Amino acid sequence: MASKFLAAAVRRSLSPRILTPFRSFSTTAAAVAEPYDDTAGISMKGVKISGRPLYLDMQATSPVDPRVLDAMLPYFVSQYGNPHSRTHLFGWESDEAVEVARAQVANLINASPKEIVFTSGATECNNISVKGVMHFYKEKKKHVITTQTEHKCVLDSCRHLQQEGFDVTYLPVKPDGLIDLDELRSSIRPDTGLVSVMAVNNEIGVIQPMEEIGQICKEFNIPFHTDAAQALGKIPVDVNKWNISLMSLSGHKVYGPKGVGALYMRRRPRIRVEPQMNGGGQERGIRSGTVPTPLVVGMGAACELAMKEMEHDEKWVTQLKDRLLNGVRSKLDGVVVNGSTERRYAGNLNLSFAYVEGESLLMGLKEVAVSSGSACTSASLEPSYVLRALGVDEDMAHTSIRFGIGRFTTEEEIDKAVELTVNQGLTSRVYNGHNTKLDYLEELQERDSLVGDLITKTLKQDIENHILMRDVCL
Ligand SMILES: Cc1ncc(COP(=O)(O)O)c(C=O)c1O
Ligand code: FES
Repeated sequence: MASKFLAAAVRRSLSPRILTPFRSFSTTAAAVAEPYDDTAGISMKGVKISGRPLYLDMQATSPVDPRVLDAMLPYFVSQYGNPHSRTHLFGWESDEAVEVARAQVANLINASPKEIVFTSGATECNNISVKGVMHFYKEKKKHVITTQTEHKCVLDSCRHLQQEGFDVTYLPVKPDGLIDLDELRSSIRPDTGLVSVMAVNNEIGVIQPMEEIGQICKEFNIPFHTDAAQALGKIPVDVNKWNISLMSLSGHKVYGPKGVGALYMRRRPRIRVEPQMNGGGQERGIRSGTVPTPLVVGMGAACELAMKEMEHDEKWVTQLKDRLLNGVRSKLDGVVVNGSTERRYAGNLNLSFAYVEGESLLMGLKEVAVSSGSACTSASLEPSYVLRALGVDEDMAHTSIRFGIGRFTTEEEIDKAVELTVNQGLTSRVYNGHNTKLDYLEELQERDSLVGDLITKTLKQDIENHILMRDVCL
């Protein structure tokens, strides 16, 4: 079905002039859209899995909506002009497409198209915002306020500023993951040049009180930057309601392509930044470099779709989240939602499992593509700094799993995830208290009536995976 759609999209977008030489291309695009045959099982990075895992990691990235791809394709193969070429049709048509996309992005956040700068993604936007503002106003302002639970690229930009002599306050968060507004107020100084607080947290999905933070910033006349990579297209975003000066956006979190983002920069009152990239002066000198027309068109199309479908998406995702949470909780006790249950984006369900052995839970869940705050999945071998900031204890942080649900997630996928999580939760729980899983397996074989088929079936494969995984990790 998807492949037919794509093949048709490719065909439609290719002019008859170039269809013949590129005929093989439509076949390639169709093949890419169809997952490869996985019936034989997969072995990657030392881990064997019986088939392609189901994808519940929408905060890491989302698939490109086929309608977005449809919009992008002509700008790869037929309308491929440089949008900055001023002397011919190829340039003009690309430029027009970029401007349409700029308006589509602006519309979704209630901004003017003149306030949108295209970048390579939210990481770049965050770098420009945090370092760019402070560098521009460095004679007068030396202090930044942010939170302990920001994305790494904001935290790293702040650390960089500290090395240059700036001061940074990293606000703690309450156990629900939200900042304390009084604490924000009391940390403001006469030389505070920027407040940077993300809208929706990527790990736990909590939504910060944006309007209230914006009001405080207005009162003290401090620019307010927000990383809204996880908020765009998921919750209503309004730069005026929130009193935003700068906002970071990303294409690939909202069913658009990877490698493109947009930075909102307020014009009245005007916010100024020092550019991070020097060159041809594109994007009003803020971001030199040829604007990648197909990617930008994709981001614009994704925003337009989000504008139309956000309400529907939200209902769908909420329904699936409830199905997942209720399904898991009906069979497992001690399941805790990390972060506020009231102020959160429904598509991010971050759970921890009491009485469960963390490594074993994760290693047994290889058939579901999820993220985890556990130490053994992190490059630093430290549990998630976000969960630590919430005060989640080590054991619970070790068992945390982020289920990321999206527009294309199905009920069948959720049911499968529930089944696998429950089975693995039970398996990992009974293993608790034994030195190794192998010890437990031996004991199990002697008392096979106790936990039944469920465990014996999965345990052997699970042990193999974990041993292999441990070798990769250590
Ligand atoms: C909150 C947040 N900020 C920034 C980023 C980085 O976005 P990009 O991949 O577009 O650079 C991400 C994605 O990982 C994110 O979730
Ligand atoms: S997988 Fe268990 S320590 Fe890495």
